[in-house]
Amino acid sequence: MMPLAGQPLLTAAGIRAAEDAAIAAGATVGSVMARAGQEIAAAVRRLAGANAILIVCGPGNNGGDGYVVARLLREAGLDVRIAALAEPKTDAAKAARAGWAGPIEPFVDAKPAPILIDALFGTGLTRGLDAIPAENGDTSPARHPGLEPGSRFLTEEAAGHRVKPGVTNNGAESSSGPVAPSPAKGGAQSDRTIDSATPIATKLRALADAAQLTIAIDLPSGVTTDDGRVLSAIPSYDVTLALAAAKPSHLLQPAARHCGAVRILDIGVPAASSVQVLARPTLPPPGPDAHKYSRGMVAIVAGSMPGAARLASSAAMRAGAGYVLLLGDDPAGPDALVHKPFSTEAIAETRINTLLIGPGLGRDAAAEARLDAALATAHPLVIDGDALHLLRGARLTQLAHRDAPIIFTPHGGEFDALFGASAAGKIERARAAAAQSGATIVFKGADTVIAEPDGAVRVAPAASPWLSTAGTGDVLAGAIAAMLAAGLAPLEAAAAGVWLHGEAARRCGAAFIADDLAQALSAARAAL
Ligand SMILES: NC(=O)C1=CN([C@@H]2O[C@H](COP(=O)(O)OP(=O)(O)OC[C@H]3O[C@@H](n4cnc5c(N)ncnc54)[C@H](O)[C@@H]3O)[C@@H](O)[C@H]2O)[C@@H](O)CC1
Ligand SMILES: Nc1ncnc2c1ncn2[C@@H]1O[C@H](COP(=O)(O)OP(=O)(O)O)[C@@H](O)[C@H]1O
Ligand SMILES: [K+]
Repeated sequence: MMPLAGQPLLTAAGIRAAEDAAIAAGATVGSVMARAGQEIAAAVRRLAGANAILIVCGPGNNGGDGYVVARLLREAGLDVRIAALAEPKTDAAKAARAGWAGPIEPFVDAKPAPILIDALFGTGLTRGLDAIPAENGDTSPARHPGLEPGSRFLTEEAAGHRVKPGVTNNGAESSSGPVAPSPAKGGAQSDRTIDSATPIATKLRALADAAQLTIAIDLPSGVTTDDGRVLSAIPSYDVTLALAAAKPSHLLQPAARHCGAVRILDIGVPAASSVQVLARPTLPPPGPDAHKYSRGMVAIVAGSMPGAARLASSAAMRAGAGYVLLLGDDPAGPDALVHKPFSTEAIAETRINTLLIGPGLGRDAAAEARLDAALATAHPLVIDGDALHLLRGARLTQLAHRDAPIIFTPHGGEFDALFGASAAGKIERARAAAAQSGATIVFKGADTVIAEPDGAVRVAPAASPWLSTAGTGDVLAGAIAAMLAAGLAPLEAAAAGVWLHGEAARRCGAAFIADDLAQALSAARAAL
């Protein structure tokens, strides 16, 4: 089981291409599924102990994985049951199903177990969980010879025949009414029913609520693979076992919050991508030849809200900048902070390695003048907050003519204002914005995405939600400016700044303020 840091992120198409390449190199879908099943079973045995297990299987290869895992765990002596949503459709899943000697319960009738394994859908999910195709509603034994007499799959139509309101959250029956016989466990009467208006996702939530440990194979069923969307009201899992590689939805919100701890399983399908999970940076400490200018000089342009620029200054110093210059009229801040009034001469100082503008800048005429002066310099730039709003239009197009690197650090609102709102995924949007502007984009949020104009992307794993407090973005901008001033390439500088910011937040615990976060950057930097 590999952790996520530094790993490639593959889309559904990317993982299919990787699997095709493995097949071209001699594997088969069946051999890959067999390996996946072994890796999943080994992981489940470590996680589940001796507890009884329910595996819910869908019609595709995700379900196929479930059948393989069930067989291996039962061979290992564990108490395993399977509940199927539909007959296997793929050859590999059919073969895996044929290898399972035990009974198969219809999903609708599945009774909970302490361990729930979700093998309903993975990268092949194309629509919400409750949009089950009508063909699955035909559950006659002739059409589904693998099923015991009386078996049926859950469809809205089928569920409707068994109308019963009142399925509680934990799946317990709360009313009486017509109940179809259960095919499982010797044809005993089903002791619970499902409301026609509360189909698959509700059943899945009930099974998850009743379990002590929930594990999703590859992805929680009901999330998209590529863009973090959640298509149905699904449960949140404790663990998600990603096959071959992590997928964007393991990190992008809102899907990421349903994944729990994500671990990658090596199933013999090599994966590579220019889209990767943020890695812990390598930042060597200063050497014997270091001096304040060699460590990087950051100049920060102050504006109408001086606290924000001070926070950014404090962060830049504590992230490791050798010299931080605050350009404005604010005399406050740490003693180590150098103050100068703003002027076009001061901003053009040649020893400045990176200029940060935006935190607390304001949006008035004075702010516009300061931004134009900053854009007229040849310095590498970090542009945040108010400056991003002022960039709209002609200023944005002019940026393409600058040689020095530029990093934008927009939150969602600033991103929409600059590049337009869109329903597309966050990676796609960040990449398009980087290509359009020529800048490195740090698209902030609980799922921060960093994109380069050449298409390289780093996606940060979930950071502390306690970061949702005023001024933490100013701290991030300061940290990134320090990294750029130290000479890191823009993508690496942005990635290192985001990593230090997340690590500082982790060290701060709960209910911290942005001042504490800036302070904690020293310890985060020292831990590298
Ligand atoms: N790519 C790889 O390298 C490997 C993939 N494997 C597994 O294969 C999975 C992908 O398999 P598939 O491509 O068969 O896809 P899935 O198993 O995710 O499901 C595909 C099937 O479900 C149907 N379907 C999609 N959305 C539905 C919905 N909302 N309601 C009802 N039916 C729906 C599709 O029409 C199709 O029949 C992966 O997630 C993984 O678990 C493993 O077997 C091992 C190797
Ligand atoms: N719920 C959250 N989970 C994780 N990180 C968050 C969350 N909310 C905000 N952040 C992070 O906190 C920072 C907030 O930045 P920003 O919105 O610019 O705030 P401000 O302008 O007040 O400084 C960003 O780095 C963002 O990624
Ligand atoms: K799944």
